[in-house]
Amino acid sequence: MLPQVCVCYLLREFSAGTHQVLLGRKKVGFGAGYYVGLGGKLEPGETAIEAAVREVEEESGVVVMAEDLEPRGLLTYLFPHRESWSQESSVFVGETWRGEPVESDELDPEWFDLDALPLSEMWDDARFWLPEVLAGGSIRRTFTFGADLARVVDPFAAGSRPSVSG
Ligand SMILES: CNc1ncnc2c1ncn2[C@@H]1O[C@H](COP(=O)(O)OP(=O)(O)OP(=O)(O)O)[C@@H](O)[C@H]1O
Repeated sequence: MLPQVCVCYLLREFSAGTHQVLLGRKKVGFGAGYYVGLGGKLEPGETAIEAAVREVEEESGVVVMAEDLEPRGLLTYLFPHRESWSQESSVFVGETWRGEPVESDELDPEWFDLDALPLSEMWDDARFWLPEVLAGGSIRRTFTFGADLARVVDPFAAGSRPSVSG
C-alpha cells in the first residue's frame, strides 16, 4: 500500500456569493514553495479524517470537527522516477470551522477566491481536478509524474481518466 496522506480544503463565504478557499505556501519539506491545501501524513492508527482534523490545526491553528469534513475522494500520485514520493491522498472539504488561520512552521495560510486559484504555483495535478472539487465535485483519479518530478504525464491515459462528479 502506498503511504497515506490527507488534504483538506476549508471554504468560507467572503462576500455574498464569493467563496474562498484556504491554501498555504508550503515552507518546508515535500512540495516546499507550492501553494497546497492543509494536510499531511496519517499517523499510525489514525484515519484520514482524524489526520485532516489534526493537520488543519497543526498547520493553521484552525479547529475543524470531523463531522464537518466532507470526504470528496482519493487521489493517487505516482512518481515512477522517485518511488519514495508516490502516495495516496484522501481529499476533504469543510465549510464549518473555528478560529483564524495563523502562520505555522509548515505553511503560510492565505485565502483565494475560487475563480482565482494559484494553479500555476501548485502541484501540477491540481489544475485537472481542484476547481471541480471545490465547486462541489468528488474525485477518484491517478496522476503520474514525469522525470522532472513536477509535471503530470499523459493525464488522460487509461486508468487516470477524469472522474469528477457531483
Ligand atoms: C503530487 N501532487 C500533489 N498534488 C497536491 N497535493 C499533494 C500532492 N502530493 C502531496 N500532496 C499533499 O501534500 C501533503 C503531504 O505531504 P507530506 O510531506 O507527506 O506531509 P507534510 O509535509 O505536511 O508532513 P507531515 O505529515 O506534517 O510530517 C498532503 O496534504 C498531500 O495531499
